[in-house]
Amino acid sequence: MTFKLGLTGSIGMGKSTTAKMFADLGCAVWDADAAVHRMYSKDGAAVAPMGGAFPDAIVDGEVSRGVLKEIISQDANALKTIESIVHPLVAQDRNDFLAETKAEIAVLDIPLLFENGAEAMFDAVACVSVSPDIQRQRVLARGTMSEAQFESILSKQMPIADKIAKSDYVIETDTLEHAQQQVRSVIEDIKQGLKNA
Ligand SMILES: CC(C)(COP(=O)(O)OP(=O)(O)OC[C@H]1O[C@@H](n2cnc3c(N)ncnc32)[C@H](O)[C@@H]1O)[C@@H](O)C(=O)NCCC(=O)NCCS
Ligand SMILES: Nc1ncnc2c1ncn2[C@@H]1O[C@H](COP(=O)(O)OP(=O)(O)OP(=O)(O)O)[C@@H](O)[C@H]1O
Repeated sequence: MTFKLGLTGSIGMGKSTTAKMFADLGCAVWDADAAVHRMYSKDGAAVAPMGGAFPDAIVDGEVSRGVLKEIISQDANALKTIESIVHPLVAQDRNDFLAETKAEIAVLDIPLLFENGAEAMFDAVACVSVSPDIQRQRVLARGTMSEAQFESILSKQMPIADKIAKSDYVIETDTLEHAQQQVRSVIEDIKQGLKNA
C-alpha cells in the first residue's frame, strides 16, 4: 500500500521546491499545477473545452496563461468557470497517477487541497509555510503576476493559518536547508508509522 501525503500551502510558499525535496529522497511526486500545464499545452485535454468557454484564450493551439490572467482580472466569474473545466480533468490525472504508482510514499502537491475539501483522501497532509512578506517578495520576484493578480489569487485561497491548523505536518520554507531537514523528518515519521502499523 502506498502512503498518500498531500502537500499544500498558499501561493508561492514553496510547494514545488519542497515536492522536489521529497522526490530527491525517493518519494513519487504528482503536481497539480504541472498537470494543468500539460492540459493547457498543445493537444492537452483542457484546450478544446477552454476554447469553448474562452475563445480568445487559445493562442497557437495552447491555452495562454497571460490571456487567462487578463480575463480573470476583468470578469469576476471567470475563475469559477475555468475551475469547473480544469478540476475534473486534474482529478482524473491524479487518480491515474495513484492507480499506477508503486512507491512506498506518494506526495501530491495540490494548492487547493483544503479549498476543495480533498483532505479525506490522504493519509496525512503537510503544509508549507513562510511569512506573508517573504511570500509576496518571492511571488513578485518571479515576474509572472502583477501585485493585483497576486492579491486576487491570494483572496481566493484559505488563510494559511487555517491550512496549518488542518495539517498533520508544517514545513517552514524560510531556507532550503531548514526545509530539507523537515522533509527528512516527515519521511522518517511516516516510515516509523508504517513500520508500527
Ligand atoms: C490563474 C492561472 C492562469 C495563473 O497561471 P500562472 O502560470 O501565473 O500560475 P500557476 O498556474 O503556476 O499558479 C500559481 C499558483 O496560483 C494559485 N492558484 C492557481 N489557480 C488557482 C485557483 N483557481 N484558486 C486559487 N489559487 C489558485 C496556486 O497557489 C498556484 O500554485 C492558472 O493558475 C490557472 O489557470 N488556474 C486555474 C486552474 C486551477 O485551479 N489550478 C490550481 C491547481 S488545480
Ligand atoms: N525552503 C526555501 N528556502 C528558500 N527559498 C525557497 C524555499 N522554498 C521555495 N523557495 C523559493 O520561493 C519561490 C516559490 O517557490 P515554489 O515555486 O516552490 O512555490 P509554490 O508554492 O510551488 O508556488 P505556486 O503556488 O506559485 O505554484 C521560488 O523562488 C523558490 O526558489
